[in-house]
This record gives sequence, structure tokens and C-alpha cells, in this order.
Amino acid sequence: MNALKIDGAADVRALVLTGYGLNCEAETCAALQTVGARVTARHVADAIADADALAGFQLVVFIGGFSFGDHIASGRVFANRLRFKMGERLLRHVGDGGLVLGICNGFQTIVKLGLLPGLEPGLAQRVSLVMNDRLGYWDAWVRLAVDRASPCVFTRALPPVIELPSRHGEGKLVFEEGPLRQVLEDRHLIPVRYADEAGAATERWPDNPDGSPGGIAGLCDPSGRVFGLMPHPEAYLYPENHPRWIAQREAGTLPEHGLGLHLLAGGVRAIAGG
Ligand SMILES: NC(=O)CC[C@H](N)C(=O)O
Repeated sequence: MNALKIDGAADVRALVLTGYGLNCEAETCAALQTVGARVTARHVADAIADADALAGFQLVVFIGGFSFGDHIASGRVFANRLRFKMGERLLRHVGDGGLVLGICNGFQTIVKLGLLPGLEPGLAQRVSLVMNDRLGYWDAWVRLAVDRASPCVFTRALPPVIELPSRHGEGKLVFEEGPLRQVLEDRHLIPVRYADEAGAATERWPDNPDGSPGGIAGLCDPSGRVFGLMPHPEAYLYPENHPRWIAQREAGTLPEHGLGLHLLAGGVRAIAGG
């Protein structure tokens, strides 16, 4: 893991919120620890009850899973709970220069909380993630085109195209009426898009698993420090996680680390100042 050694990572403290049906804490903690960060996993209920829960953390991660079940809408109950119990603290965290990463259910949650796209002060829900065009939970690897011009600190060192595992039932981004989409495009707040074999953004299934317009697979805020995405970087930490790793090895293209690890490393590096 030497190539991903980040100077100063030992001073980076990350908080991973767990519980209530979330289920990706082991991989997410392992990823952050692998790149040298100090990680605390904490049950959401404990964090909400503790007024100082975010103090001292530079990165807060909302992980994947099924928070409170998906019966109403993925992430809706969790987002409401956060809005009333931790909203101000999260805004302060971001305002003070902290990072927030939302992965899949975490992305759904921070969008519904109104932390993303973060175009105005305060919490304001401007977009949502709704059921996939082809209804049902879909589990497959996807290809992502990375916008290297995005301010997103997590994706800025990634290659132009990466592949990640994706597994969700509600990943189609929808907008409120108005010029919002253009603002997101113009300000490069769409760091990752589902892409076809040529690496071009696509709305076509199965390269785009949910029908998200423009292939939008993730969003960041204008600071680039708040980022959410539907695919799962924490599930591609090792080269052998990739479904075609043997073919990649034979072709000499097997990466040294899983590309998801690089994405999480981007956040840690941004905090460490590297
Ligand atoms: N993998 C996940 O985090 C799933 C998110 C959510 N439960 C969905 O199915 O859309």
C-alpha cells in the first residue's frame, strides 16, 4: 500500500456513522485506515445525542445500506432525523472546512438533508434520488467518467475513467424545475457520470443502472468538500475485487490498488494537505 501513503494522514480523523440498517462500516473504516487516517465508527444515535460528536473530525462519512429501511424513500427518515438533530452541527462542520462523503444510502441521505448540492447557505433540498427507471435493486459494476475540472477533492486525482461496484434501487437523480441543472454543469459539480465503453456519459441501461439524466452518478458542493455518489468506492479496495482482475493481470493492466481506495485517499489527502 506504499504508493498510497499520505504524509500527515495520521492527523486526519474520520467519523463513520453506523447503525439503523447501515451496513458498509467495515469496508469504509478499512479503506480509511489503509490510507493512514484515524477512524472512529459510531452509532448514529450516540452521535446525535452527543453535542460534541463532530468535534475534532475533519471528515464525516455517511455510508451505504438501508437506513431505517427504504419503506418511505431511501435516506428520507435518516435525513429528517439529521436535519432536526444534527443539521446545524453538520453545516458548521462544512463551514469550518470539514469534509463530508455520502456513499449510496449516504448520498441519498445528504441530498434529502439538503447538504448537497449546497448552492445556498443552510440546508435546502434541491434534488432527489428516486427509484431506478428499471424498477428494483440492481447490483453490477459500473464505469464512471470523472470530471477532472470538478472542484471535488475526492475525485481530482483519479484517472478519467474508473469502474466501481454499484448496488441500489433508488439512484435516479431528479431536479426541481429551473436552471439548476445548468448551474451544476457549468460549475462542474457533477464529478462522476455513468459511462459507456468509450468512456462517454450515458443514459442507457445497463451502463447507466438507474436512468439518471446525463449519467449523473454523484454530486459535490461548490467547495468540493461535500461529495456524494451512488457507486461504492469502499467495495473496490483491492485489485482482486474487480470482476475481471485475472484478465487485467494477464493484460498487464491490474492496478496496484482498487480504484475506490484512491477516491477515499483523495479526501484524506485534501485534509492532510498533500
Ligand atoms: N447500497 C446502498 O447503499 C443501497 C441504498 C438504498 N437502500 C437503495 O437501494 O437505493
